[in-house]
Amino acid sequence: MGSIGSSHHDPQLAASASSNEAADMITLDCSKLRGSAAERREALVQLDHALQTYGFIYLANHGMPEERFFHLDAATKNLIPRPASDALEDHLGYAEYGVGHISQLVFDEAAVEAHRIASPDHKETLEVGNPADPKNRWLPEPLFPGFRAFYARFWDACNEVEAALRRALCDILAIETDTLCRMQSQRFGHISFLHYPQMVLQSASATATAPAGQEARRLNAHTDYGGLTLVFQDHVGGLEVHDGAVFRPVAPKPGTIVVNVGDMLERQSNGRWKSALHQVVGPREETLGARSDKGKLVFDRYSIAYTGAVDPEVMIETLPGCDVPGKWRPSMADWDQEKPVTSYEWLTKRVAAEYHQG
Ligand SMILES: O=C(O)CCC(=O)C(=O)O
Ligand SMILES: [Fe+2]
Repeated sequence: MGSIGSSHHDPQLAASASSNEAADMITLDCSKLRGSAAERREALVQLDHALQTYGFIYLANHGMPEERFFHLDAATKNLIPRPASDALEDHLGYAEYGVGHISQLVFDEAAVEAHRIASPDHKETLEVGNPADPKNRWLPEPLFPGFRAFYARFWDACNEVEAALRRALCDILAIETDTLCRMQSQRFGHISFLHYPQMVLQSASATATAPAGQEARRLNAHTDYGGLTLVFQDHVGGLEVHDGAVFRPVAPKPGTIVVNVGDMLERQSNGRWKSALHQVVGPREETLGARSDKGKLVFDRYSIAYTGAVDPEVMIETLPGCDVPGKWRPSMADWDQEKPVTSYEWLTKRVAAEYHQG
């Protein structure tokens, strides 16, 4: 099991090379969280261990329905225009290919722009928030029948899974079970529907000759901004987690959800749970085996990422039970221990870098 260490937020690591050997991530059987006291205890130990090491875990038997694949379509373009803005309030809606660019803790405008030019993301995204939020830019119902109803169900189901995990985290810390749920009472998170368009299959030799970190990425290396993220990926693969030295595939596992820790939870847990660097790369010949179709344009990839966020006005501070001096250390270079930020301030800072207009 990888242990990503205390300096995992060094922005230099975002340019690390990839290994073809999958990350040895734990799969948590969620039914154990609902099982006997002994089963729940065992599940809590697994969850704690996974989040302390990779900051990533697979969830099985999570109870979510399978009906979740909504495919973004080129037709979505221009149907729900969003302003060219880097304000947090404006990021809901459809971001076409080329709009929005992920980088890791790069906030200087010129540096963000240089990174965007050198290493663009290859994706289009639809972001939808709490279904009750009037700022959502909905797809036109006649063209995407059933989407809003599907979304409301899916949102609730994601919230339920995440709330069960938040309660489990509080039990691990031996603090009041609802502590983390109370901080997310406004359900301020969002869901991204991601489409990574077709791209040329990369071979080992092409990857080997590219300088470290320069292989084509669908989504650049980043940590997530919020609490917990739930990722639903299709069968194509390409998601990778950093293990402290290299990026390793988080291979698709049918029926599971990938869960990872974001910045706010790392900060709240005082570095106990890791907000791990991750990225999405194109399909590789070596990892595709028989499905390999070298040299051709292959494989769109679709994924959905739900991210829970702490209520906007809540300060992101160390939780009770995590203040053991010297035991863990949040390594986020940009957290200022003297001046804690609110959830809103942190999200604003990272979203502004993501939607910076060059
Ligand atoms: O597409 C994926 O598998 C991951 C997406 C992701 O990391 C994100 O949206 O933050
Ligand atoms: Fe992410």
